[in-house]
Amino acid sequence: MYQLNDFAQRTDLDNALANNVAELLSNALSQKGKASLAVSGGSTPKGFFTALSTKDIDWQNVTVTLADERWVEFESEASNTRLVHENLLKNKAAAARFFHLKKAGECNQATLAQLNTDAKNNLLPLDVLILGMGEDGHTASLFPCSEQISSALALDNTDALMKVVPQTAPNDRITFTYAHLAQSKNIILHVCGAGKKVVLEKALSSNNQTEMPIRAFLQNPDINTQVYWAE
Ligand SMILES: O=C1O[C@H](COP(=O)(O)O)[C@@H](O)[C@H](O)[C@H]1O
Repeated sequence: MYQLNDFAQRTDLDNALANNVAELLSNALSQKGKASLAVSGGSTPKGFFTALSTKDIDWQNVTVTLADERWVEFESEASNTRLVHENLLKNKAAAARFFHLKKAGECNQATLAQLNTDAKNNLLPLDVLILGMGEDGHTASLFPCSEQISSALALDNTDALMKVVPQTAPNDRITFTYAHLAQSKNIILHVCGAGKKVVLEKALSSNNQTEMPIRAFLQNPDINTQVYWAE
């Protein structure tokens, strides 16, 4: 299920979302002395990242990671890791730790096995997950056009992270699987623009998850996805 939080301006959304995420992280820090946050990449979250980076929380005990990453070098314009370093891990948030999904070399079985072990031992379940959504209804790198979509969405997938090769988007990807994203304690979908509202409405109008993977979050009765949308 989901709840829609509608904002007239993107800056209003960025500030409200940053306040909410800071509060959720503070609650986790008070309860267990540490907190984990997975964010998404793409073109949407820059303003939110900057707003969140100024929040006065115990960033030293926060681990930030990505819901998914393109398998590209840090210097690439397409790197979500670079986006997070340039826009979130600055100001007060510069003290946070970062859990890298992209490693040197190929995204092979050995790399994935090590990443899966590290993520399960040190990071999961996530306290806060911020998802984005593409025009095709993909979220994280759960791409409807990929051969891997069934296993990426499978609730019994024991892998936390897997490689995905989209057919209609550039770059091989590494993504957290739905089974592990869905265990996050707080799940937020951040989308902006009239086009994405249409995609959201389409996602709510039917339940085929392999056609639009975002449906797995919006239509799961056990998950309360907070949708943040602004024009
Ligand atoms: O490729 C990706 O796309 C989605 C959506 O990005 P946007 O540019 O339409 O906001 C993003 O959530 C994901 O992290 C990214 O890798």
